[in-house]
Amino acid sequence: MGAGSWGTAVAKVLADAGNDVKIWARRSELVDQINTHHENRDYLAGYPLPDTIRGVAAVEEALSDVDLVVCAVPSQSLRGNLEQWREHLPADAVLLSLAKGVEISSGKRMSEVIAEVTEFPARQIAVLSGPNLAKEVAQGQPAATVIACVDEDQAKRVQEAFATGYFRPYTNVDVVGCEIGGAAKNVIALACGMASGLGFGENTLATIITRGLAETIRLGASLGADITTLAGLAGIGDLVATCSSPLSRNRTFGARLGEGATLEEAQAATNGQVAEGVKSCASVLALARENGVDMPLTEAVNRVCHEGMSVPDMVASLLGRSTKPEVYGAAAP
Ligand SMILES: NC(=O)c1ccc[n+]([C@@H]2O[C@H](COP(=O)([O-])OP(=O)(O)OC[C@H]3O[C@@H](n4cnc5c(N)ncnc54)[C@H](O)[C@@H]3O)[C@@H](O)[C@H]2O)c1
Ligand SMILES: O=P(O)(O)OC[C@H](O)CO
Repeated sequence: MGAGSWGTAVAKVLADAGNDVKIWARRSELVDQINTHHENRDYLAGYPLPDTIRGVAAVEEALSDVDLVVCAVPSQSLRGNLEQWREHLPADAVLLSLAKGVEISSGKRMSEVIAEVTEFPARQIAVLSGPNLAKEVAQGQPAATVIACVDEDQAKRVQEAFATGYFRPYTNVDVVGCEIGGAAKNVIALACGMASGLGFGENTLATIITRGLAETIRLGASLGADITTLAGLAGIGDLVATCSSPLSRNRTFGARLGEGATLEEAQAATNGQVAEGVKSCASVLALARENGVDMPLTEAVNRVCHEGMSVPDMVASLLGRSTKPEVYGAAAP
């Protein structure tokens, strides 16, 4: 449900793994493109799709007779979409979230939004998160991911549906850890982009990644995540991929800001692609404050994205903080 770059790449993985796949897109031109040219030229141009994937414009048709519903719209639009899909969802389907963000209006993770809107039980709600840049996956480059569900058997069933020769899913029962890792790394990737846009090198990037992981672990721990999840694919794995790759929309967005673009200019350059961290920096920060967790990098990114601070001033404010011991525990900022 959603034909952006990741929804489309995931549809390809599922088709390559031998599943019957329908992909719902809002615009009928995109549906026609997928059915006629077997390509999504708007979001994943140049990557041929298996001709078994069927593009569908009607929600009712997309959701009829399916056992896995992959929710592939951006975080802030998931609730609105689910409200329209709800009446058509098969009662025994598994709902799998791909989105990496925290809802601004509620501070909820995507699995919480799904539970609230659909009233499906937790054992029918799963999330997929890991170092998965859509274009690399669509090329069939080797990659791994995590499929998390509180019901381990259910996670294993979804895992089987996704396993192909190039895409290797692992299971986890720590839904909170996977979702916090996915949402927080987008914010840290914005900070890495800003540093690289300013011309800083690998020492700075490694520092941001490492201290970004420290604040993600603090937030995850305060919300009940297993911190070892954040040492895995959905934590450090995704953080490294997103913070290092020029394919990352979040990193690229941050780099434009670091090079001196305004927020509006950086937004205009995205070509309709989502950089989730720009919105989620505010909701992740709110979640941190509610739980008494200090997240200085997230706070700094939020100041640039929502309070008008310049990137050089942000760097000065971060480096001007008092000196600290390097402790990863929940209390150490
Ligand atoms: N692209 C990736 O490499 C990648 C990888 C892993 C996870 N994700 C996550 O997947 C989610 C979806 O991202 P994407 O990269 O597929 O999107 P995208 O940026 O490629 O495009 C956004 C898609 O969402 C659609 N959309 C926007 N607003 C909508 C709305 N209100 N209702 C319905 N559809 C709407 C757009 O039409 C488009 O199809 C995000 O949370 C992202 O963080 C992306
Ligand atoms: O392009 P980004 O920054 O949205 O990142 C894409 C994926 O989440 C990487 O795992």
